[in-house]
Amino acid sequence: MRKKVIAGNWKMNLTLEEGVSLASEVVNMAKDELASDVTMVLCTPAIHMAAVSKLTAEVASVHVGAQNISEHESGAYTGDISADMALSTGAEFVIIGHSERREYHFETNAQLAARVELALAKGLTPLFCCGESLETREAGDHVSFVTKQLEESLYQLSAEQMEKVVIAYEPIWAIGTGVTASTEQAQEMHKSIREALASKFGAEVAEKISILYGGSMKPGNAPELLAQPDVDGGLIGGASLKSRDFIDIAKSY
Ligand SMILES: O=C(CO)COP(=O)(O)O
Repeated sequence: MRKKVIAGNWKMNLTLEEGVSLASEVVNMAKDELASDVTMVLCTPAIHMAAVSKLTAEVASVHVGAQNISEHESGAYTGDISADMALSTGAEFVIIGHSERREYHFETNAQLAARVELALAKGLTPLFCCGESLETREAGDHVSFVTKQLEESLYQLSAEQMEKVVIAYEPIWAIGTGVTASTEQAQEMHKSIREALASKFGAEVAEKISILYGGSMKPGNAPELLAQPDVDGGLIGGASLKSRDFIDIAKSY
């Protein structure tokens, strides 16, 4: 049985006070309403992680994640945060390779490969993001594009390491646009990702890996997306900033 993961990416939103207030609402609702087999992750801004971790410690199903880490262990990298720093706040997950970071910070697949390895070595679970632009999809190259992202950032891992990675497929054209991938588009890509992982790491490993969908997921469209055989959860931006919507998505399994 694959882990069901509903992760919220708060991006660069909310002051510390607002973040703590949202996290405490999510924790209280999760305690009352959430099935124990759903893993929720709050990927907060770095400065919120310690305070939010104190709240999530109250409930086994809610965890904290970072939105990025450096591929360096420590040193003169102004503005970056290390895996050890993230861990020291109580974070257990880390988003790696979000399309916004690839675009605005020019992160490369090779750099992301190093981050995934470091995260695993330190005991953080990577939420590895992949996904194509509208142009790539319209050219019909979406599957080969995403497969290349996986090849260049994950194929150096051992099967044992790979089993610990969570993948998030986020088509760039669906992020923050209100346009969601259709259930067929999502399932097609998730199945292709699983097949690629099976041919590299073996079917048994691929079957264990949770592949999340991200891109305008909301309570209204979550049930049909999450019902797809290869969609094992969601990475949610806008709707994760509203406790009711975020919990309702997690409840729609
Ligand atoms: O980028 C996303 C999550 O990482 C998705 O954002 P939206 O849910 O706002 O489209």
